[in-house]
Amino acid sequence: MKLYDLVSSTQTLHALERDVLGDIDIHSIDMDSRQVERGSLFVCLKGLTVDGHDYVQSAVQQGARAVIAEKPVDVDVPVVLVPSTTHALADLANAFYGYPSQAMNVVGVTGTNGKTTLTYLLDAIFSEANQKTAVIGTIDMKIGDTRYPVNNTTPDALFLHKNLHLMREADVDTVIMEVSSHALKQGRVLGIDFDDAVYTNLSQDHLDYHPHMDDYAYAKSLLFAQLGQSTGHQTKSAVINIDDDYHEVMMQATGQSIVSYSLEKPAVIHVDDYSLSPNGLSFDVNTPAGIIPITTKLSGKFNIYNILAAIGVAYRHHIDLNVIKRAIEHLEGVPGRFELVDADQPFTVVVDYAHTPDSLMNVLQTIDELKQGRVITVVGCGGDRDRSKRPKMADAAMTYSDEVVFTSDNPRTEDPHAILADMTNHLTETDRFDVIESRREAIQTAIDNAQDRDMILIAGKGHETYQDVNGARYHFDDREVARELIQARLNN
Ligand SMILES: CC(=O)N[C@H]1[C@@H](OP(=O)(O)OP(=O)(O)OC[C@H]2O[C@@H](n3ccc(=O)[nH]c3=O)[C@H](O)[C@@H]2O)O[C@H](CO)[C@@H](O)[C@@H]1O[C@H](C)C(=O)N[C@@H](C)C(=O)N[C@H](CCC(=O)O)C(=O)O
Ligand SMILES: Nc1ncnc2c1ncn2[C@@H]1O[C@H](COP(=O)(O)OP(=O)(O)OP(=O)(O)O)[C@@H](O)[C@H]1O
Ligand SMILES: N[C@H](CCC[C@H](N)C(=O)O)C(=O)O
Ligand SMILES: [Mg+2]
Repeated sequence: MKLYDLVSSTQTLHALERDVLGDIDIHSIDMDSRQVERGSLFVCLKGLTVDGHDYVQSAVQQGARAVIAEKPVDVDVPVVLVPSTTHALADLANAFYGYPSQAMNVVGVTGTNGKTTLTYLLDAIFSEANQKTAVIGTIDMKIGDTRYPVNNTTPDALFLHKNLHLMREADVDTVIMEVSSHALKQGRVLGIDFDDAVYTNLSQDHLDYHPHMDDYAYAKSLLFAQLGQSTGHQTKSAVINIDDDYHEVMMQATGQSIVSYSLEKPAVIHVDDYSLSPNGLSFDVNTPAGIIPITTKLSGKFNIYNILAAIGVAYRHHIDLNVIKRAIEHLEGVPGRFELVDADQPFTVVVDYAHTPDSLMNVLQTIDELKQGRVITVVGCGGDRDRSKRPKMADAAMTYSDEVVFTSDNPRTEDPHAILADMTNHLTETDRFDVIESRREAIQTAIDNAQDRDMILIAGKGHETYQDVNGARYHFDDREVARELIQARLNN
């Protein structure tokens, strides 16, 4: 493709003159000098760690034919200067791949907790409605039945437009994606034509990255501001949890129609009453199209919210109520979210991805309602992340557990003992908790101490199959370790 034609077809760079761009053929777009292919257009991005402008020579040596930059760089290929390479990258990638998101139904899900769970619910519903689906999120990317690994919950703009193109080629009808606040602030989803934007909730997380909660909320609201911007169509919807304190920030960001959902107030999608049992939940969902009686294997009041959000989107797309009901009832669960490890032991072991104060409290409140014996919690906090959530997570664990084993999560570049000190320094009830840095030994202690009918919660890593220590990833899976240690105890 000629660079001039590519640039002409973008939404923001199209005014550039042909003589500025020359007669250059472009075969790909790259943002990482280490991945540049011959004939590519290299876009210099200023990152949080390094500045892509510093890698421009290496990109050109590897075969980049032109460069998009924010400041002059010394190379002997054409350089186009733009005010924001972040915006330019998204715009160019979107144009290069032919605006793929406009050809499909794209649902974006944002909020602190519940995004992955909601993508699984929506995938089940749209699939049950005979649509071909794709999902991008924390666990992986799925196109039809094929799964691919991802580095981020919401990958960069280049990855996204490229893969949206592959999804369109694969005849995908509906794409369901998690949209993180990092992605929104870093412009990773710019140019995506979302049809629905869903808001789950906001509670403390990522205050290492966002200076305060209002910045975090503002970042989330960008998804709603983006709704309908690409095409200007008034057929988009914001599906919003109006029980959440920040819901108005999201509502005010969009001019599109709102589908509200609630457990506490009058809303388009609402539930008046529910029952919680060891086998899941049952409740009636009121929608303008009728009532949907739901029974589900998902546990916890918070999952009612996730289901209401999913129904909000499905209702908006006129999916048959029986189809919605069937899909939700058939969903067995989400990997690493309230996942039971059952090796016929006389106590219960739950692995859950709760890694924020709010999610940990929610999952422990659920356990509190279901428990038949004592509660033992194994939990840690990730390194290089929000330090101020550490004592709060420890408090949540102590409030709802009889015994807590504080341990490592992903220490990353931090000293695990320092993370554990941040969690536990303020705690006084020393007879109710242990600090055991090795996660395996911590799980072992919980399993050794469990009595009949007790419940063990292993929180924080859910589906993760590694531990990140100083940039090296070692295989570690809470579910595997728990199963192995339970079996060892049963065989002794
Ligand atoms: C803190 C953060 O968000 N970092 C993200 C950011 O990386 P960065 O700014 O450090 O990038 P950088 O290394 O400085 O590189 C800048 C530019 O130079 C280029 N470069 C770099 C080196 C080189 O040799 N050559 C070169 O060209 C890079 O390709 C890039 O274009 O941009 C990258 C590309 O989009 C992301 O992969 C990366 O996510 C890292 C891995 C990360 O851990 N992010 C987490 C915090 C995150 O984003 N999490 C959210 C989920 C959060 C949640 O809701 O729970 C997510 O969406 O995953
Ligand atoms: N709607 C909800 N409200 C509060 N907590 C929830 C909700 N849904 C799930 N949780 C809790 O949060 C944990 C993470 O859930 P999930 O993975 O669905 O969220 P997420 O938003 O995708 O998280 P991440 O930002 O890490 O990708 C679950 O294991 C559960 O403990
Ligand atoms: N998306 C979240 C996941 C945290 C999971 C937890 N296991 C940790 O490593 O802190 C983050 O990157 O902050
Ligand atoms: Mg997620």
